[in-house]
Amino acid sequence: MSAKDRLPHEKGFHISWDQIHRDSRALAWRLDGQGPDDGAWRAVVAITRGGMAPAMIVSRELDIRTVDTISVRSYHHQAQGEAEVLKAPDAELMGDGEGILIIDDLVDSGKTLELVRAMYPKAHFATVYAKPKGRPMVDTFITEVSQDTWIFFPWDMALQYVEPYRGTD
Ligand SMILES: O=P(O)(O)OC[C@H]1O[C@H](OP(=O)(O)OP(=O)(O)O)[C@H](O)[C@@H]1O
Ligand code: HPA
Ligand SMILES: [Mg+2]
Repeated sequence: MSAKDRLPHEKGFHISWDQIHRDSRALAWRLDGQGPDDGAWRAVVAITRGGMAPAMIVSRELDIRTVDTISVRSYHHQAQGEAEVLKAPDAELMGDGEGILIIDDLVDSGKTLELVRAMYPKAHFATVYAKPKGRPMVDTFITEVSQDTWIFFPWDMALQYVEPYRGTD
């Protein structure tokens, strides 16, 4: 199967480690001082697995030491199924979500955030990237891409040889 066969989306947006680091830092700076308690956030919660690297960078930038995870699975490869919670964060920490910063790598259809929002309605939802359909579900994001773009994250990619533009003999 060629790479093209595996990619039904028209456009690919390939993100390097450097780029996700810069964009996650930009997200952290935007969120700084925006918490409900004198601007402070009580905790960072990563939506695993994609939210873990951005959440680590945000918690480092904002010096937040309390970090938890919620595991939501909604995609099998590039096909979306029903979103389900596989692991919830600490209930006592979370409450109704007030003062909690919930981080994911991106919002696409918005299904994942819709599910998590229903659980923690007062939390603040932040993603690094957003597609138009999911935008209403996210409070803060850095970069928007079109709905027909598939975002490739660095943890899903590897450096590899490509043929020269003019080909070889
Ligand atoms: O807005 P949505 O349409 O719900 O899509 C966005 C979600 O999909 C991806 O996660 P996925 O469920 O593939 O799991 P992963 O983070 O473990 O890769 C991505 O990391 C977001 O969490
Ligand atoms: O564009 C995407 N890229 C990676 N994972 C995703 N999960 C939903 N949409 C995407
Ligand atoms: Mg995810």
